[in-house]
Amino acid sequence: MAGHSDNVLALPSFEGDRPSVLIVIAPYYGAIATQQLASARRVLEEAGATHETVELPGSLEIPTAIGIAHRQAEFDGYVALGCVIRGRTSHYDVVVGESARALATLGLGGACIGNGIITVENMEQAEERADADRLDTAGGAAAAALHLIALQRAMKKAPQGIGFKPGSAPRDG
Ligand SMILES: Nc1c(NC[C@H](O)[C@H](O)[C@H](O)CO)[nH]c(=O)[nH]c1=O
Ligand SMILES: CC(=O)[C@@H](O)COP(=O)(O)O
Repeated sequence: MAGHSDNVLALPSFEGDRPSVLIVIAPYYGAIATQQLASARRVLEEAGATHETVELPGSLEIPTAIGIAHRQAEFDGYVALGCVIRGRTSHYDVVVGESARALATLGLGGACIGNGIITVENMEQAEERADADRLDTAGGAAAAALHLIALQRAMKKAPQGIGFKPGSAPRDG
C-alpha cells in the first residue's frame, strides 16, 4: 500500500534495461530509517532496478545531495527518504517546506525523484507511514521514482518532429 491511495499503479517494467537508482536517506530517526530503506529497496528490486544508498545528517540536506549526484553521476532516478517530526519551533516548517520545494525544483529540472520524506506531528504517525504493511510511504516513493524513469524513457523514444511545429512558424509583419 502506498499512502492512503485506493488505486496504486502497477510498477513499470524495464525489459532488460535496468534503471539505476540512488537512495538518499537522512536517518534522523534510526528505526524509522531502517524500515524506510528496507521498503524502498524491496520495491526497486521488484522492478529490477539497481540501487545505491547515501546518508546525510538531515532531510534539509537531501535535495543538495541529489543535486550533486544528478550533476556528477549517472543515476536514472532518486528516492529521497527522511522523517521530520514537528518540534517546538518553526524549524519544522523550514525543513519540510524547503526540502519539498528543492526536490520539486530538481524534478522540474529533469531529475526523476520520489519524495519519501515523512512529515508528521509525532512518532506514532511516523511509524504508521514507515511501516511497509501500513502506509509504506517509502515504497510509494520508490515506485514514484520508477514511474518517472519509465516516463522519461518513453518520451525520449517518442518520434521528434523535424523543423518547426505546425503553426509555430514566425508570422510576417
Ligand atoms: N528536526 C529534524 C531535522 N533537522 C535537521 C535538518 O534537516 C538539517 O540537517 C539541519 O538543519 C542542518 O542543516 N532533520 C530531519 O530529517 N528530521 C527532523 O525531525
Ligand atoms: C523538525 C525540526 O527541526 C524539529 O524537530 C526541531 O525541534 P524544535 O523545533 O523543538 O527545535
